[in-house]
Amino acid sequence: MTMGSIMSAPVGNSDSNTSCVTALSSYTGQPGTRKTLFTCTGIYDGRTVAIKRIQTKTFSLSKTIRQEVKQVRELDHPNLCKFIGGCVEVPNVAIVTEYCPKGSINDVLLNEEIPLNWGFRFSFATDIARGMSYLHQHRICHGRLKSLNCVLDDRWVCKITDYGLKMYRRDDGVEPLSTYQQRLLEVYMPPEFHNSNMEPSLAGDVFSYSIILLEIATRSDPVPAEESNLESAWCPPLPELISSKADSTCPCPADYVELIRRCRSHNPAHRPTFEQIKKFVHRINPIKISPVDMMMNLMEKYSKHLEVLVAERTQDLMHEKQRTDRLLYSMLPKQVADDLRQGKPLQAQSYVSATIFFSDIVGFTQLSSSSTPYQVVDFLNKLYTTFDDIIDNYDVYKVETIGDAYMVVSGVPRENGILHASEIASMALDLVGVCRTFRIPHKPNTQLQIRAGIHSGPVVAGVVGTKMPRYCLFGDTVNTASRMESTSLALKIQCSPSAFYLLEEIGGYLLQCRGMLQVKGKGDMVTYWLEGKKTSLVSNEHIGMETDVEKEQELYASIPGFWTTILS
Ligand SMILES: Nc1nc2c(ncn2[C@@H]2O[C@H](COP(=O)(O)OP(=O)(O)OP(=O)(O)O)[C@@H](O)[C@H]2O)c(=O)[nH]1
Ligand SMILES: [Mg+2]
Repeated sequence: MTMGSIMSAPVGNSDSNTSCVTALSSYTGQPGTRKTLFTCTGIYDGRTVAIKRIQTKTFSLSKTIRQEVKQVRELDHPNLCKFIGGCVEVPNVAIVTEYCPKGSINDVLLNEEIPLNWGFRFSFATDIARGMSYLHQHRICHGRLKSLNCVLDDRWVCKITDYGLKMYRRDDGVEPLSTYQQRLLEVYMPPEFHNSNMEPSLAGDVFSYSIILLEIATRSDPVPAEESNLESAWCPPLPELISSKADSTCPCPADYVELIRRCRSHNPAHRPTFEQIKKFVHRINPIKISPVDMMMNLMEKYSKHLEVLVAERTQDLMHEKQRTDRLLYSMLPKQVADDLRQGKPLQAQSYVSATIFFSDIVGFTQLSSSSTPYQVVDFLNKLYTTFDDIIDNYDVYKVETIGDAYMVVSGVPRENGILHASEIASMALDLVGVCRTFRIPHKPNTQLQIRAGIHSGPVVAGVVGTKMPRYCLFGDTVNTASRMESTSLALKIQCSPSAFYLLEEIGGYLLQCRGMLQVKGKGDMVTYWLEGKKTSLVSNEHIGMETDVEKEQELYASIPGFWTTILS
């Protein structure tokens, strides 16, 4: 048994384990109605093949049949189902052909769940015309051309099946036809055959093709359900055909209808050949590419679109992340925020030396009582936004604002030697400086006054709580810094002795001893006013004062506690 030769193999049926069955629509069952029929399949040489059984009780392998087989074996066209072989043993006489898994175009056209644009429809019409043209070139009339004999392979290429082998199939169909089958036969039958037993003709196939064109356009069953005159029921006035049931409009209805009209000519001589049909369809078809290419193009477009979409979304995500990062980093030090995000345990950290700044608005309670809450919020927001902009210029970390109090630290969370004192001092001078020109939005004539204090010392910093975690400073240094502020005066910056010593060590600041001060919880303390910075532009008066201060500093530098007393 070789492929392409007549072979004697048992024909599979739907029950046998060598065959499989494909569900297809066809026309058995209730007379006059269309019913699902299955094609028989089997496995030959490792691939699925379609097996068409010939219902005959006798079969003899005549010379004519051998010639027919020889002829069809030589046919090779992409739009013809390849003949593979046959079985000649009664009762398993069969023809084995290439199997097309997507079923017939009849199944596809009548399945409303399959969307079919005109690209697909023209592709079917073109494929059938090509296959038929090839058959006719080999002088083979199909004789049973119909949508059920046009099957689709896995790439949606339409192939003609059940062609040729006229003698081989001669005894097929001895069983009586159902009403539906009878009516179907009549639908595809050219008018010249109606009252005679003519042999199949080339022009007859063209007529049958016109019915397929109608099915393609209307997606209707060629056999009308009701018992009506076939000719008028199946063939509504042509111009109405295209627009009626077509789910997308034909791009060239007039030409398409014209092609049907010509193929349906009553006079067979007026019908075009398939070679002419091929050219005509190609000319009127605006979508020249195959459905697979069409799908590939669509998929390419789709995947490009997806790529762009993914890039856009990634960018959006990046921006969103940057926004949340900015928000997070404005609430917690970066390192702490990163550790929190990674779920690392957070431990409080102690710092040997840091400088803390506190400021408070003088007369805030009175100001609030004579303003609306919105005015207060607006004012504080404006003031602290101004402050926030200024502190960006220094190596400081804003710890928090509590009502009208503003708290800043330097040397935490990033240590900076003793520079924390000068960073805070310069910043404090800037903040107090800006208050002199700051206008309270709803009280433009009231001078804004803040009180500020700074103190240096050891602190412990850490995050407390899991809900709304906050970075807090702990230790006596915080209390003392706060006392420096609360005992300070309007538009003044009061420094503790420790801050003072550090500033003196760093140099460049104008500091004036305030004198001895009773500090709650601390006892007596000598404090200093931070007046400004020593610059080459300061007045002579100031320079003279600095020089005095410097002289005295040098004198008592070795006795820190002492020299404050002398200055006072
Ligand atoms: N999926 C698939 N179905 C096929 C194939 N060949 C035929 N069929 C379908 O099998 C069913 C039965 O086919 P046939 O026994 O040839 O009957 P028919 O095509 O209606 O009638 P004739 O060809 O005129 O005898 C029809 O629905 C065909 O469309 C194929 O290769 N693949
Ligand atoms: Mg068939």
